[in-house]
Amino acid sequence: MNVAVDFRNVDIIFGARTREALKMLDAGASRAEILAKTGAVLGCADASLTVREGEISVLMGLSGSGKSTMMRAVNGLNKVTRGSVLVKSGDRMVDVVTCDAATLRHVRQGSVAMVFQQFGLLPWRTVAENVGFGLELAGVPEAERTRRVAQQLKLVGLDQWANKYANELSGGMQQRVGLARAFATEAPILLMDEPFSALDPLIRTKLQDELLQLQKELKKTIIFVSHDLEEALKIGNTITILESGRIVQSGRPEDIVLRPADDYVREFIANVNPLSVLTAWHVMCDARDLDKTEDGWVWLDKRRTTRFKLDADRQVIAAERDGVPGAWVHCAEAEAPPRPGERPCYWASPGTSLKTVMLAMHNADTAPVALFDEENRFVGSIGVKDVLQAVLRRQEPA
Ligand SMILES: Nc1ncnc2c1ncn2[C@@H]1O[C@H](COP(=O)(O)OP(=O)(O)OP(=O)(O)O)[C@@H](O)[C@H]1O
Repeated sequence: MNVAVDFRNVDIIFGARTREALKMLDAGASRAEILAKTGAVLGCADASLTVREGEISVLMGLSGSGKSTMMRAVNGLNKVTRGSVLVKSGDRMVDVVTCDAATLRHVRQGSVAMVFQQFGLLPWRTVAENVGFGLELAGVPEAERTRRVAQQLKLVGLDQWANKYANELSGGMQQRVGLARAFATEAPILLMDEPFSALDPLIRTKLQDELLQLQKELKKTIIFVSHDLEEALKIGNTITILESGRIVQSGRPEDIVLRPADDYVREFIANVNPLSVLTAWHVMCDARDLDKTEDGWVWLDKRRTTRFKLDADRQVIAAERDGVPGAWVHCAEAEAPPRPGERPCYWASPGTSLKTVMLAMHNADTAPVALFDEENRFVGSIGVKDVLQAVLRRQEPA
């Protein structure tokens, strides 16, 4: 996938004495020390992050950790003190830190749109006029504007509200207008600064779902600021966690949940339900690490209840459970009790949710679950211990 935004060693310092502050930063001073000595606030320190086209990249952290500061560097709303921020504009990468004003304007008008927490709508304008506002500023002719506005309002389900005033709408609807306004610019990169946090939880969940649905079609590159890990895990393809202006961890949602980098991240994930993030793939024991016998059998579990014989292409040619031929049952169908005398062998695909795997284990006297890829090749096995380790986030002692 191509790169849409590339932050390279970005430092952002607010205040007058930036040179002195940078010197202190390089000497390892903390944000508090820099503030005390120079009066300058360290917004972002040595941040490097690559955001790929079409992904939702979430910036997470406590209040004041620097999420908005980092995001606002993408469209030049925050001045970068040192480092570069490369943004894809047309078919080239523009460094918005060093480019001239005309180029930055071009990036803002054509490549990057923003959605704000407080919607940022103009109350004296109608919904349609709000959605078309950015286009108007960019000098898009009226007929073209009308067409694009109508299309975007339909997309967010507000076509019947086009002529109402923005303040006649509920919070959730106003944020849909905010989304439509950003989409209408047709900018491929969207910056979303806690767009749903002013909304009540039900509306918030609904808009998250709608955004994910829209994203399937629109395939924008989205940088999304949130302080809510559940939200980040739900919508992010990648999550970057910031603390006091520094990136402490960046990775896929499951990396964050399974391998938190430090206590700060651990605290964030403490109350997250791992079942909402993990799949069979994340907890399996790789087929290559399973016990094998000399006559070509592979044991799926330490208790040795289930074993497979594989051909050279890792296809199963024989399966036994408790010493008798096993009957294949997909995890999702494990609710039905086995027929008398039948010994089921449970199986799943890498993307099967951990919850489904656990339900199967529960219904199956904790038998192991076998994982197969799309070509029916055996890739690994999940035992009860693997599930418990993942859920409790404990590693087996070495
Ligand atoms: N324009 C500014 N001038 C001075 N300091 C600023 C400015 N913008 C941000 N800061 C400071 O930079 C630090 C990071 O702020 P930022 O708004 O990026 O945090 P955040 O993680 O987005 O927090 P929140 O979740 O509260 O919005 C804070 O200490 C803040 O006070």
